[in-house]
Amino acid sequence: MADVLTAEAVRDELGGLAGWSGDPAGITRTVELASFPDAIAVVDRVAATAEELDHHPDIDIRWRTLTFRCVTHSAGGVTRRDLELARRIDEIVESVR
Ligand SMILES: C[C@H](O)[C@H](O)[C@H]1CNC2=NC(N)=NC(=O)C2=N1
Repeated sequence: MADVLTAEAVRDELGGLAGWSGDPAGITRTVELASFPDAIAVVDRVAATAEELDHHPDIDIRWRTLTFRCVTHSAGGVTRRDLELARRIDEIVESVR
């Protein structure tokens, strides 16, 4: 679970994660919500999910545009935990949009 994925594995997984890009150093997705409150609602739900998973994304907030970056800091790269977190972030974004 804590193993850093190879570049090839990350590339393969990104094929199934629309909007995400990156490499074994980290995967990112930028999303624009309809409003600042909607963006903060997404951040709030992602925060709850991150606590549940005990795995936390880096989040950049610029008005209603959010950039999520998922990397397992303790492992020094992208692991399966980051892919799971990315999928959960996608579900949350879709639920608020
Ligand atoms: C003790 C606890 O499990 C760790 O500090 C967790 C918390 N959330 C984390 N999130 C991420 N993205 N990387 C980590 O290495 C990490 N470590």
